[in-house]
Amino acid sequence: MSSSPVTGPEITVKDQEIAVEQRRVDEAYERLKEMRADAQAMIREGYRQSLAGTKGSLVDRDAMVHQAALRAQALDVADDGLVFGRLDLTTRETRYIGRVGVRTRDHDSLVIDWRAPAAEAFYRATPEDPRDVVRRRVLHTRGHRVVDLEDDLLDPAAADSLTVVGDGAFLASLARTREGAMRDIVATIQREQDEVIRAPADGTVLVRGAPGTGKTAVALHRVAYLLFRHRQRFGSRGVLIVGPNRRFTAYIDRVLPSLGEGSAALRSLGDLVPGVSAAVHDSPELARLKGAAAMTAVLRRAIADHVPGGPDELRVVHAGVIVRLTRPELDKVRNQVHRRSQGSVNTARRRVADQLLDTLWDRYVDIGGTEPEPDAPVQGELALWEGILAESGLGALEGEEGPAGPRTSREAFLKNVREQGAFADFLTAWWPIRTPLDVLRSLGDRARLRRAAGRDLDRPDADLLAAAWSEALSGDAPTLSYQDVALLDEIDALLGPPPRPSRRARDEEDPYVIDGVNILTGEEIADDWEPELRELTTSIERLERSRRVDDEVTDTRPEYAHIVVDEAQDLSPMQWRMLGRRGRHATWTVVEDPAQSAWEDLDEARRAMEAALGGPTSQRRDRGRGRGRDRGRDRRQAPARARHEFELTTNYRNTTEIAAVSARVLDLALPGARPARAVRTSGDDPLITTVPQDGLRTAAREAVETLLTQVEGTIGVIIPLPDGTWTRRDATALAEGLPERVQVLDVLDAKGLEFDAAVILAPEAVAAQSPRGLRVLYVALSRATRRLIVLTADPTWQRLLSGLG
Ligand SMILES: Nc1ncnc2c1ncn2[C@@H]1O[C@H](COP(=O)(O)OP(=O)(O)OP(=O)(O)O)[C@@H](O)[C@H]1O
Repeated sequence: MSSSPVTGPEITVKDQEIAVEQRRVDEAYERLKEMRADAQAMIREGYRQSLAGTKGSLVDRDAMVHQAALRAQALDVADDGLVFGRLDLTTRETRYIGRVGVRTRDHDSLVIDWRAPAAEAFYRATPEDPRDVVRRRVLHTRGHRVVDLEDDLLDPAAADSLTVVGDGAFLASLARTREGAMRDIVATIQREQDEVIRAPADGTVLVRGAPGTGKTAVALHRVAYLLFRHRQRFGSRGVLIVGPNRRFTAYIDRVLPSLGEGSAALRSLGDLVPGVSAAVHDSPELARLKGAAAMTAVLRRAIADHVPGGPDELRVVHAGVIVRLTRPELDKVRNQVHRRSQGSVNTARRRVADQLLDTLWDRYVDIGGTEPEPDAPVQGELALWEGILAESGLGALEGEEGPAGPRTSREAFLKNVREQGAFADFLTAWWPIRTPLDVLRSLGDRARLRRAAGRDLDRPDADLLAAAWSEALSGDAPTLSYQDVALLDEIDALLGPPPRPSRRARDEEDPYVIDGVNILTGEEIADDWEPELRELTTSIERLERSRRVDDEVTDTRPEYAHIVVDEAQDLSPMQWRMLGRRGRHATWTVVEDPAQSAWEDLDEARRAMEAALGGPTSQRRDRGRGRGRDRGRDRRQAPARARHEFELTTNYRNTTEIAAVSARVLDLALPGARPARAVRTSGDDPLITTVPQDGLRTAAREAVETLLTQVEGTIGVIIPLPDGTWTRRDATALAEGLPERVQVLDVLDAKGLEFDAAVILAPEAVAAQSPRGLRVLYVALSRATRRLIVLTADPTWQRLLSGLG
């Protein structure tokens, strides 16, 4: 597209500058069009060749199509705001910065990719450290048209004839309306943020910052940077981004594609385990219990307990002798196997069978079932059995070697017992293939949970948990909480991978295969097992996968090359362990604000984080309660890595007026903590009103009506967590009939989100709901970009939030 030249007597210097930039932008778009056409042609060529090709060349074609598709995708995305910056250097060189690199057919640079080293000065240059930059210019475009410019003169002495225009467009960009989904900030990344984004790829990056300092934005831009600079290492699903809840991941999932990066996996803490999905928060009390590291030991014991509904007795017959193992003997066998199974309970069946057979044999010998002397009389318990059998009409005892009684070898005994249906039935019922959910569900039984609790849980705590699981997990549609998901993953790790199919078993008619599982070896025998097919993924599949930020369905727990954790201050120890299992060889970017933490024992969570990250202190410090016995994990602990720590200090979200209100709560929650510096003053003071308790809901509706006329973008109504006074129905009732841009959500769901305007209901209730209630309130008060209304039933809170109390 080309623009018409700006003419007429009212032309300003800025108009002229815009016209100059427009010509360059037009040139870049022309070339982008050609590049997109080239990428499409390459995809078509790849498909054509793969249709005609041999198997060997198929793989190459496949890779070619995949690469071309990624390229086409990035070029498509770059169409919106292709060029956004220009640098004029002391060398008189001019560089244009944009979303992707654009070169002429002769390989001259038209636009430099924002992630390339040559673009770094665009974000880092300051008047104190100009890095050879004389003028930095930000181009604001709408579609393909340049509509505004913003200049920074960094080296006035070298400016010569350079024109400088601008009117604070950066601050204007901060004040823009929020449309519901987060946007990228490539054009306005600030220096302290750029240092995080471009931090070395080899270590762990830990970023701290108050609400609105751009932690999430920076983490996502870092992913785009890593994928651009190290695609080999981090590409093809090597990056995992974890956010607190689904609402949050939906909110950020537009940013990566807008950066041209669609190949990272974006998951909430409720969606990390394949096949399960959680969307409810536990009460603070339950979250504390479920999230504690001590749960590892509890779950280990739960798995070692006898299975619910399993048989209490094993009976086999050999040579006419009934051999019986009762509960105490069976418990002993089970404990032995668990002690040796080292976290792969589901694959231990072979060992279980052997152990049972050994014990049966010992029992058989004990009861006199075998004697070295051929003529020795049958005695003791054996005689008793003979009597019982005779009474039951089962006839006299007759061994394989004749009527003289059991004179049989151990091998014959084992062979005979193995082949008995009763033994196989027992094995499948007594040591079934267990699923994480069925183990967790079993803990809804109070007695069972008390047994598993050991000294890691008090009795009232164990009973509270059992009641919660009994209610949430019984029935066909269990309701899982975010913390439950981490427990399921822990159990999954303890149970070990499901038995694997074996080629041998597939090819043979095996009498020990019951319901697709060889009950002796524990191997799963899948009817349709075809390895050749499994190893092939087509280019179309991979292309499809790369198009979406997150749609992978996998059967196994994937490991990633890089993991980004947002809102890390809220992760429980068990959640850190869940992430640690996905990143044993990963590098990490962790962003957090400890002041926003809803987690009570931050130290314990810190230790779990260090263990996951392989921090310098993890080996020494990770010895908390319930951890000493966690041998399996310690062996696999991540190696120590270089650590780069950063702090972000500017609040880009809130107006100074709104920031002042949240700062008052921060001062209560963490006296002395320093809030981030807000940079935008709007003149709109927050409205903080006292309303009678029973009028809060009506007042909230009225507040929303008012805000709908004041702001064009999103409005968040943030209510306390469900408890006796507040219920999920309140949220539904409040939202009824309101337009889509109004969202009603509880304080925990509001984490990480932002709205043009926010209504905070009952701050006094939020503050009182848990020991960390003040921090939760601090988070809620820092969500709005322009307008804030707080409705309280407590006049003390009205004064306090207004700065009068
Ligand atoms: N350099 C920047 N230029 C323009 N906007 C920015 C910049 N940095 C951050 N922002 C904007 O500021 C807002 C807050 O950013 P973000 O949500 O990443 O902050 P955060 O630190 O993660 O906040 P919280 O702790 O509350 O989750 C977003 O709208 C983001 O786009």
